[in-house]
Amino acid sequence: MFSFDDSEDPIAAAIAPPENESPQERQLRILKEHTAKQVSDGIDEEITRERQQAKRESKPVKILLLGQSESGKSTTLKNFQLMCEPKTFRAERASWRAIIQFNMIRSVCVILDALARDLNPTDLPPSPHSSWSSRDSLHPDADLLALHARLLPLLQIEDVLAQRLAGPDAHNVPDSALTSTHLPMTTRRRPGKEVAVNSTVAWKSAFMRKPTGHESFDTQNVVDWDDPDDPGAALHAHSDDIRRLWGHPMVRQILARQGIRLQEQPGFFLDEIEAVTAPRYVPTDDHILRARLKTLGVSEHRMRLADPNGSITRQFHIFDVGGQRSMRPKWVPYFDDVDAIIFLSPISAFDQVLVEDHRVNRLADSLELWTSIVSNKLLEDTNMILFLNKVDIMQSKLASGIQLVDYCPAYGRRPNDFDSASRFLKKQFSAILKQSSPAPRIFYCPLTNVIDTKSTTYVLAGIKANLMHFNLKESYLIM
Ligand SMILES: Nc1nc2c(ncn2[C@@H]2O[C@H](COP(=O)(O)OP(=O)(O)OP(=O)(O)O)[C@@H](O)[C@H]2O)c(=O)[nH]1
Ligand SMILES: [Mg+2]
Repeated sequence: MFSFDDSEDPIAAAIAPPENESPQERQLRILKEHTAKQVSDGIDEEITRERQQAKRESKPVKILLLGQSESGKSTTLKNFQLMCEPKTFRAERASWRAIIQFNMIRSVCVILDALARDLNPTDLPPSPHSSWSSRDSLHPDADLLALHARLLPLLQIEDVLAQRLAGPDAHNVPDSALTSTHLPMTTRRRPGKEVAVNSTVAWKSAFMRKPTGHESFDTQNVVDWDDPDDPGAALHAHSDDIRRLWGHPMVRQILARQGIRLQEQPGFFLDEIEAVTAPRYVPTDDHILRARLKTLGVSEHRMRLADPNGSITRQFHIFDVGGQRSMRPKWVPYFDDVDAIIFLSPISAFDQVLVEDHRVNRLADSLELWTSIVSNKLLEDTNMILFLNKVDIMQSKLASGIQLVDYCPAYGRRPNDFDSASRFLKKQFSAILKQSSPAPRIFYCPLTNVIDTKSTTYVLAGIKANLMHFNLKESYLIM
């Protein structure tokens, strides 16, 4: 068997204590060795820390955008793109142009439906927004009847656009619009569905053409201005009638009586008729942020973000999800290894119901969804950022006299102003987080209006900087 004699080992011999060492010399030697070991351990620790830091920094930052449908997730993503990749964002203007035109036609169709409902209430399902009764119809005048008849062709354009944009997702196309030349005001028409996309590619090319040879990717070059299906020409031809319809006092009355607050609905562009119906219309950044296109499934967006002086860059992977109830089970596979969740709650929706289930209040649904997210075991250590969103609409609703307590009895006798309401809602959400968190966790809760790029860029820049350096703990509230 192999044996090892210490006395023959040169290293052991070199570090062995000297012969005839005095007790003082021994003490001094032990002290020196101890100090040297401390220094060496410190260096090792520093190396390990640096390695871990480098590993974390090479790992992409993963962010999930969550929240119910129409909460503002895709709009927040657009803000990230506008902030970090403005050229790519603007290169897609041509695609958004068709969405905005579609949004405008939808608003016109909502009005046409409301007029038809007013005249013949049994023909159309009641508006989900009101308890309006058919007994007190206003009976549109001859001028309005003529406008309605002239605008009916827009229903077909809505269908054509929806089919082009939905591409292979044909099941998202609105139910076809039936028109009658004899009885235009009693037209039976089931309300159209929204267009939704689950691909970032298909719908974007629906109305685009590839620039040829020397042409740049400028919007003027990528829009196919000669496309016979392009709704630009038809919209331009109907521009005056749309303006007259929206400006008609009886239309405002009919909408109000049916509880339809069109200005607050997503994709509202009737305050920009002239711009959107212009012959060679190109959307602005603001228009793109206000455009409404429902998301299906989950889409991943990768971008490299830099800190303000450009010295550090990190890869960010941002996941945008569809928020309707049927889409929510699809979120779970993405919960692994998430750095931060940006959860959007559209607090202005306190007086609305879910499109997918008219029995459910949207604020109640948002609180329930928040509860399920923050109590999910997979997300126990995830940083939670909560956007209390659509504060602009919330402000105008409260100012118009809509009472929060009517929809949320727990609000009690508090004043019906924005400060009190937003403070109350913030407390509700943070109490849920606290109850559901076994260990303290980071919580940041700004009041947002994500169609306002200036304020949103400020909020997102803070989040970006903190996630880049992994120091959320230092800047955000720890619950
Ligand atoms: N006025 C106002 N409109 C907003 C705000 N945030 C979003 N919107 C609009 O609300 C609509 C819906 O926003 P999206 O970002 O598409 O909603 P989403 O959460 O992605 O919805 P899904 O894709 O269906 O899950 C869009 O037309 C936005 O422009 C806001 O703070 N204020
Ligand atoms: Mg979306």
